[in-house]
Amino acid sequence: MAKQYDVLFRLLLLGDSGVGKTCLLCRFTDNEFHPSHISTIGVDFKMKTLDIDGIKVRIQIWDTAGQERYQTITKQYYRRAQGIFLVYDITSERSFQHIMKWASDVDEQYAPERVQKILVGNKCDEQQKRQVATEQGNTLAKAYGMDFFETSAFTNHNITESFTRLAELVLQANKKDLDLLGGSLNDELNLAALEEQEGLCNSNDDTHKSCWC
Ligand SMILES: Nc1nc2c(ncn2[C@@H]2O[C@H](COP(=O)(O)OP(=O)(O)OP(=O)(O)O)[C@@H](O)[C@H]2O)c(=O)[nH]1
Repeated sequence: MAKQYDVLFRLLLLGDSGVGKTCLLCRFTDNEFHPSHISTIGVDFKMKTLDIDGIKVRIQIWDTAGQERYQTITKQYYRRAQGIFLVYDITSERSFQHIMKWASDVDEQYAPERVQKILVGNKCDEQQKRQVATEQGNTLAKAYGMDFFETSAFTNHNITESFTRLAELVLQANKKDLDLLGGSLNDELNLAALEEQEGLCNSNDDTHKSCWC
């Protein structure tokens, strides 16, 4: 049977509770928007395959709980990610200030040196409630050397763009290894595949796998 993807890697969504991490993921994978806030418990993930420059990139996207009480669980996932979204809500100054905490948590957890990060200011459809100027987001992203996107899971603004950009960055960062192996998977990029095969996260649904490993 033809291989359904060339590389597989893991991205992680981090940020305060309520910034819209689950909604970003649901919009990207299923083109759905849920108006209610049902807090994620622990961690959850969904899969999607992208075509980047002719390479079939299968991404496993981990949605973490923003609530403090799940931090011990969610921190265990930081190290296994090749790409991280740091998400705040443009209508919440507090969630923006907390980005520094999320970023330093990632560094403390020894995320791989090659981990790629991008900054996302979500809910940009809510202009009348805006508390964080676009310029503030830009400045912070620059200070951290990250790309920056303002998104709306509600209107579908910049969703594909931000997910694709992070996938591209991860791909670029691992390109040398991929070239060396003639396009086959290296250990790090193959990690998620192994876990799937081993049934660490059980589900029959291809796009949505709920998991508390
Ligand atoms: N207007 C608007 N509302 C949004 C957007 N994204 C999410 N929301 C709303 O914000 C609330 C929280 O969204 P969630 O995706 O559940 O937030 P979360 O970051 O996953 O929260 P935790 O699981 O608790 O960490 C929900 O009521 C969503 O409908 C957006 O782009 N625009």
